[in-house]
Amino acid sequence: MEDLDPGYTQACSERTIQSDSQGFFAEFYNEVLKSCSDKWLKTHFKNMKSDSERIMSLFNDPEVCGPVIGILEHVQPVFKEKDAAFSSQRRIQGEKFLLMEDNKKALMMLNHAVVRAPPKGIDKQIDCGFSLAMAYWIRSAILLTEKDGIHALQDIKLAAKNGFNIKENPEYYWRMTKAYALMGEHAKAKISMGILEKLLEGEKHKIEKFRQELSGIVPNVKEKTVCQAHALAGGENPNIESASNLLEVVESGEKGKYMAAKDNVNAGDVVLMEEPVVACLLPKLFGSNCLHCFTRLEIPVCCPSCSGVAFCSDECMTAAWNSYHKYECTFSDLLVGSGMSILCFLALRTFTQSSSVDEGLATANGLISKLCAHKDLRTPQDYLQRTLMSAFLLRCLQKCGYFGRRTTESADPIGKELEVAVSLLGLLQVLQFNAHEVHQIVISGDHKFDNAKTVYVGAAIYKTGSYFNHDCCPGVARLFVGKKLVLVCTRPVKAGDPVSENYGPIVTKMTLKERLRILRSRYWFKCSCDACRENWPVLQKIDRNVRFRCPTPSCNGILKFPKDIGKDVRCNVCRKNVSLKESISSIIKCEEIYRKAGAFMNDQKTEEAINAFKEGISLFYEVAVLPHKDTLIAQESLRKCYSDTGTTFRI
Ligand SMILES: C[S@@+](CC[C@H](N)C(=O)[O-])C[C@H]1O[C@@H](n2cnc3c(N)ncnc32)[C@H](O)[C@@H]1O
Repeated sequence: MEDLDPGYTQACSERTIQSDSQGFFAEFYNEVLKSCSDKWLKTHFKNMKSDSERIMSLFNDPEVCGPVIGILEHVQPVFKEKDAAFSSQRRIQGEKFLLMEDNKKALMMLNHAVVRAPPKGIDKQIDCGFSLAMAYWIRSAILLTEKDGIHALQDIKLAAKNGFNIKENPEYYWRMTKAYALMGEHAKAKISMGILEKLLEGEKHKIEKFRQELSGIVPNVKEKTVCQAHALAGGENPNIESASNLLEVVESGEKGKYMAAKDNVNAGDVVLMEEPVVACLLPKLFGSNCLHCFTRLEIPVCCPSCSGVAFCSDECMTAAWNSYHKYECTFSDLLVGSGMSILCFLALRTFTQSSSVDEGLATANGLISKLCAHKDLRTPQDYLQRTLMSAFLLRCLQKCGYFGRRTTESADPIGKELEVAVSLLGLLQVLQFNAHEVHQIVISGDHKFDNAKTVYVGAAIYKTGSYFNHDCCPGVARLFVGKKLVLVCTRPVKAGDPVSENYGPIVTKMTLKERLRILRSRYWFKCSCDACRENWPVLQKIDRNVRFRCPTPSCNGILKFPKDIGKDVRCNVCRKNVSLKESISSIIKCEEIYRKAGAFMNDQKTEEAINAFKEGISLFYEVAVLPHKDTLIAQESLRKCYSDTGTTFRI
């Protein structure tokens, strides 16, 4: 397979290791590259047979071990630490804004105060060690004035959890009462009010005042965007986790393993619903999205140890802390500063999120054994870079206590550490071709389709999702419900045909040459989908002529639009004279249905639009074949409609 642009291929590959060229990993790599001879790299290192040999060479081979060990020994925690003085100052500023009734600014200040505050008792010089509890407590007051009961309640509870004294504290129960009342949880509001009244026993005047205020609270229940329920077409496949029973995995020498239709699949069929094995938020979103569930942050909950990340809830914080974040926390700025790609974060997370080293190894090796890595096509430079990154990640794991107390401070792998380094190297190879970008739909205007933007928030690896090959004219739409990947067919697929995703290069927007170059350089294969083999034009250049299927049953003939609609045409495959009248009237009908579907989209009626597009597209495929401009537009519109059934945010 000819590489159309080796320089670009190398650049693409390097970016899957180091995405930020400013990061220090580039220097590390260059330093090691300088220390070894060209001959060593291109003969000795190139001929190494296993990843284990490659890893060990970094620690033992005199050509490289000096700079490798020298640099790895400097690995130490770098992270945004807590700052009680800063937190306290922001809280006081926030209180001032609250008094001035500028809740927006007050909330902004308190969000800073929460994220920067150390946990109870860490800095007793400031706020007597209660900066965090105080920040949550003041923020709950702002949230109550903003009528946000849900977040206010969370803050009240977090204030208590972080040391705020609630015993015999009427204000605590009064805030709980108000928060529940705002949430429309009247029974719970009544219980809190009951406790408050008990605490205020005898103070009739006060109780009466609270009762009056409570009776004036109108519940403010925000309508939550609920993602539509998706269900696998034909039920779950007993042999392929998370996939529809209509699919099967097939294998061919040239295409590897891929998903194909076991039975006919229809437009609208959900073929995959899968939670990721590992998922990571993009580092640039650490301050704006929840580290754990990727949701956009409104009211951040802080990490107990660093100020570099935030969470949407106490549940997400606890889940992250109890698995991966306790290891990654104090190294997060070092990892980001290295410039390493999101794929490297995924490789590291595969281990940090697992409950034991053995579990991490089992997960990693399970992925490595099933997914393609294109080992034979790798250059020694590529291997060296990945091997160095694995050694760096291993060093971070050693230093963050992932292996427990080590008997040595040295960077050389001991015990299970070598196995982990080898698996990290394996992961860095398979992730290059198998990871998915995770996105959300952000709507920044009144119209949910016209004002929708796809925003990439992270990356993830899906066990079954990795088996979908690429097609320049894809048969499925990809959407995310949180981190769950959902694939829905946007056209019918006949039993035996591949059910494919699109890796980026799409026939409607890119020429054949551009697509082939990108696919070869990023995914290391030569595409031979219908659009590539037949060299379809880009959308703007497609003429209006329809290519029909021969109406003779079981004939695969393709017929051009007849010059005279009234006359029969001859099919070169079945050699019969056939009439295309019915096919033409189907296409006219189909175009009418597309127009109706488009009108539903204009009116923001997602479900009606989906049903109409499904009907039109199915009708088209009964009588004709692509490329057809209106059908390609319809498929793209159907994809947009399905995106609207996943995670969307209005801003
Ligand atoms: C996500 S994996 C898909 C599963 C893969 N076929 C396997 O055997 O594991 C991506 C890799 O599959 C191969 N691939 C994907 N689409 C292809 C296609 N249309 N033709 C040939 N190979 C393809 C390429 O090698 C690519 O790097």
